Amino acid sequence: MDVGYRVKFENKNRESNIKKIFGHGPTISDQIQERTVLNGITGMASPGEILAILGPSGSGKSTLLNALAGRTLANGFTGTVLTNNRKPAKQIMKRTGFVSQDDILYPHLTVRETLVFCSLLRLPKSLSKQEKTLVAESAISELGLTKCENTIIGNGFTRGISGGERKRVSIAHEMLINPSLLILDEPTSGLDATAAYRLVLTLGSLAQKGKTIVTSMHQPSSRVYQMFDSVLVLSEGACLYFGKGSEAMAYFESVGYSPSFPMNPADFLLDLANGAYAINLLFNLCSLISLFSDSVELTSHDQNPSCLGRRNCSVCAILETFTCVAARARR
Ligand SMILES: Nc1ncnc2c1ncn2[C@@H]1O[C@H](COP(=O)(O)OP(=O)(O)OP(=O)(O)O)[C@@H](O)[C@H]1O
Repeated sequence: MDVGYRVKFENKNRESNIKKIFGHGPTISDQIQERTVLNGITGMASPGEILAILGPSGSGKSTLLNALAGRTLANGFTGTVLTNNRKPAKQIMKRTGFVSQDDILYPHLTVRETLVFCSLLRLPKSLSKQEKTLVAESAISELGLTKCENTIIGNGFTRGISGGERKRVSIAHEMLINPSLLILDEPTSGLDATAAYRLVLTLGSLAQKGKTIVTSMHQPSSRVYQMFDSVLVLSEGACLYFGKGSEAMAYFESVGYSPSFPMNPADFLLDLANGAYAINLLFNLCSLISLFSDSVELTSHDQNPSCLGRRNCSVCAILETFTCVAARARR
């Protein structure tokens, strides 16, 4: 609820640093700048659902996910993260899995060795070695890794499992602790459309087992998009839309934004978040003005006594268009 994040950072400007050396530049306090990374974000994710956080690069997706997971100790966060029984989320942090953008895995271990090793480290001491191995094995089959369980992870120098399988290993690694909330930061980045779809299908099956899935995504395809239960669109740290994924297009159409041809809703939402449609709207407004400007003289309000202000003359038509566009822009 109302999650905000402001950071103070030093403006490391080369020119001002040189000036500082010669004693003519701004003081250090002058160079401290403040920036709002997240501004009043409110949303909700429920068990059995996938909540997707969409937005352009730098819109604050990772920052929001880190705030939800309680992974950042930095000052500057405001707002509250509550569980479904309205308890502060700190109480369930132990049951939260976080899959970061950059997975860190041992390149020389096989998939099975990685997960068994991690289960020995991460699972409670009360479990026997055999029980921990069983948990690792069930994570392997749950994430569809059986085929490659004896292949090494690999890295840039040694060929190993594929990019999609790597992501699955990272998710399986988090599934070991049986999280109730699974947070993923761009799990499909670097994957082709089919591999991304398969991964989101797997996330869907985890959601069906009662997990709450919150994931950020850069550019989901339309068939991936239709698997999201709810969507939160971020634009420069502010929430542009939060609601059902299936209702986003209807909502934006109702406020005057709709694509000129059928397109992937995710692409359309990203264009909106990037401000492309605001520019289009402005462009259309300018075209309208230029279209009407010639005829204003010909049928002005005064010369058209029958006009009752209902677009019967071009002055009223322009005014009405302006009022309508302004109202849409305000909304
Ligand atoms: N501690 C910080 N100091 C300065 N700037 C920050 C800090 N944390 C985040 N930012 C800025 O906030 C913005 C949002 O960052 P964030 O990583 O959340 O974006 P993102 O939407 O996840 O981007 P991407 O899709 O590229 O990963 C960025 O412009 C980043 O530079």
